[in-house]
Amino acid sequence: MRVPDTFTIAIDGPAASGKGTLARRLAVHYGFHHLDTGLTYRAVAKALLDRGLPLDDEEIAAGVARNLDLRHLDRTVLAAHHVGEAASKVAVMPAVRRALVAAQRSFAQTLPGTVLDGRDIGTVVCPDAPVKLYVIASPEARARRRHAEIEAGSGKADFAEILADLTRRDARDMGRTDSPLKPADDAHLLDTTEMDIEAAFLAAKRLVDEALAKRQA
Ligand SMILES: Nc1ncnc2c1ncn2[C@@H]1O[C@H](COP(=O)(O)OP(=O)(O)O)[C@@H](O)[C@H]1O
Ligand SMILES: Nc1ccn([C@@H]2O[C@H](COP(=O)(O)OP(=O)(O)O)[C@@H](O)[C@H]2O)c(=O)n1
Repeated sequence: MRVPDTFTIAIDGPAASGKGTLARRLAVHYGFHHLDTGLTYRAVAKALLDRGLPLDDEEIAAGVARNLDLRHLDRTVLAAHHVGEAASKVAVMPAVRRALVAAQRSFAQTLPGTVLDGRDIGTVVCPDAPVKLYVIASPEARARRRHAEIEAGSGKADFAEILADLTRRDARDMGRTDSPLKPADDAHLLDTTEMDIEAAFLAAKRLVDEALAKRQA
């Protein structure tokens, strides 16, 4: 069922650009529901890894994707660096994407206010979203952020390895045939390389406020 007055904020961008942080802040600020769609791909990858199943069998992976419950996505368990890497491998498979996109769309279409972040929200999942943000930052800034995040949590991390992993994942996400990572034609570009979290939030809020005002006019 589609709620007549739905409003979706679509946020896309590469790994560690700050889209999740931004999405959570915006959701709290506007009282919207948030879906981190990266967690859905991570959950499929983790289920396969945990069961010792291959990451490149489309039928098996799609079966897992079709049975995924969006209400039970545990960010702490799914955040591990190697799960992100595995997620980008299952994310190239069209049958997996079809199953997950259907669930993500239904989230956006049945709740009045939503924020979704991922790689294809503005282009595929919610192409009619009234406001789309494409968040980027230099690879070095993103690797620094991920490195700091890992060191603050579980322990040691190698900066050069993280930078190499992010670069490889960018290439896989941008180079795949189905729903590659790219800005929607009507997306606002937000480069957070020189912005702290607060500055990025304020820049995004200004764009969302403009879209809300347009909707109400
Ligand atoms: N503008 C920013 N400046 C500095 N650090 C940031 C900024 N935005 C996010 N971070 C930090 O960078 C890390 C990755 O951010 P996250 O929102 O998880 O990125 P993404 O969802 O794009 O992978 C987190 O530790 C977060 O606190
Ligand atoms: N909408 C989405 C979200 C994630 N993904 C895939 O899932 C992987 C993990 O996404 P994520 O958003 O959790 O990754 P981070 O940016 O948090 O590192 C990405 O590298 C993509 O391959 C996707 O293909 N489409």
